[in-house]
Amino acid sequence: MNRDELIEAGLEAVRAACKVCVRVQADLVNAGTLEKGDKSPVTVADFASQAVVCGILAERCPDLVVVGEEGSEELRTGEHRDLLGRVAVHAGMPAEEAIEAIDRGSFDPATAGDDDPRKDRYWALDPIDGTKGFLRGEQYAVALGLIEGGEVVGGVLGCPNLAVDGQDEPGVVLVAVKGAGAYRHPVEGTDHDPHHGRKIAVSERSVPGVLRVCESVESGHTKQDAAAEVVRMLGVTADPVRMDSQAKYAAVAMGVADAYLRLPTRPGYVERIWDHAAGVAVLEEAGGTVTDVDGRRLDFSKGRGLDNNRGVIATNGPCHAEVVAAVGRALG
Ligand SMILES: Nc1ncnc2c1ncn2[C@@H]1O[C@H](COP(=O)(O)O)[C@@H](OP(=O)(O)O)[C@H]1O
Ligand SMILES: [Mg+2]
Repeated sequence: MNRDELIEAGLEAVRAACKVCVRVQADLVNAGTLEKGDKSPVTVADFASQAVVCGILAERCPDLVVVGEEGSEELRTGEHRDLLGRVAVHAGMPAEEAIEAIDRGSFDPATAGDDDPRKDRYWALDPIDGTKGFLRGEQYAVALGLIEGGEVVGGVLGCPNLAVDGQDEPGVVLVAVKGAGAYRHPVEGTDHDPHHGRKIAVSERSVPGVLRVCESVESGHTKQDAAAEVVRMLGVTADPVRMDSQAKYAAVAMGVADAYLRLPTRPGYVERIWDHAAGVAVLEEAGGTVTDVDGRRLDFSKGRGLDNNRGVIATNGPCHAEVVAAVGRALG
């Protein structure tokens, strides 16, 4: 299959998973679960989303494996055993099938043998990125990246709660194939041709003082005090806008933000490929630039982690060098 066909399958899969997540999040808000502090809905949605994505991909492109965030062990024998029934219901498949689908996402390229052909091309999947945002009823994403020869060559980024100009209801799925631009599609819809959407592009802002910067809501995921210093150095008066998940990549890709800062909170934390692959695909094809805090390209060839990188800086492009320099000064 060529990349267009793969991303078409990916769009169908991510849309289906987004619908599952929207339903579970609505139940969660209605049931008052947020107040009760019950985290099981996100766990159910996470596993159901991975089952749905992997199930559709298994049918459409059986040769490709998935590097997914979840494995079925906890559902089969671990602490989430009691949730399997709900996962199956939301995924719309029998429990055994859900487990099989989820386990299609447990590939680890780093431990596969040198001559294992599955290493050449695979998906990276985060079935619900921004679990904390999902639980708060805020932003989250279903993120699917396509990796070939250790490089991101396409992606599908579903953001069911992201407000989009000109749309009455929130929600968008961004899609990119390397070299062919980035497009936005509605979450609903049956035309999965990646190029049939509306073309998106980053902003052209290059004057540092007017940059719109975004970062994680969670202070454990990014060094917020250092980011505040960065925006001060750039002459920006507004504080960074806080948003969960790869919706931040989407905001920069659609030109409603200019930079996304993810500054390491502690040495040794390795970013996971599924937290970035789809976002990088979409943002780069929308004209943006992504590096780590040292200005190096993200290296997706190391398996499940971005072992060769520290943090992430994603921008519209024109302001990238200045932002990287300011981050360098802020981090010391
Ligand atoms: N110390 C840390 N530094 C950076 N990212 C972290 C982190 N601990 C967890 N994360 C990742 O941050 C992701 C959420 O990012 P954000 O804060 O931008 O919404 C989580 O994904 P999940 O929500 O899929 O678990 C998780 O993988
Ligand atoms: Mg994640």
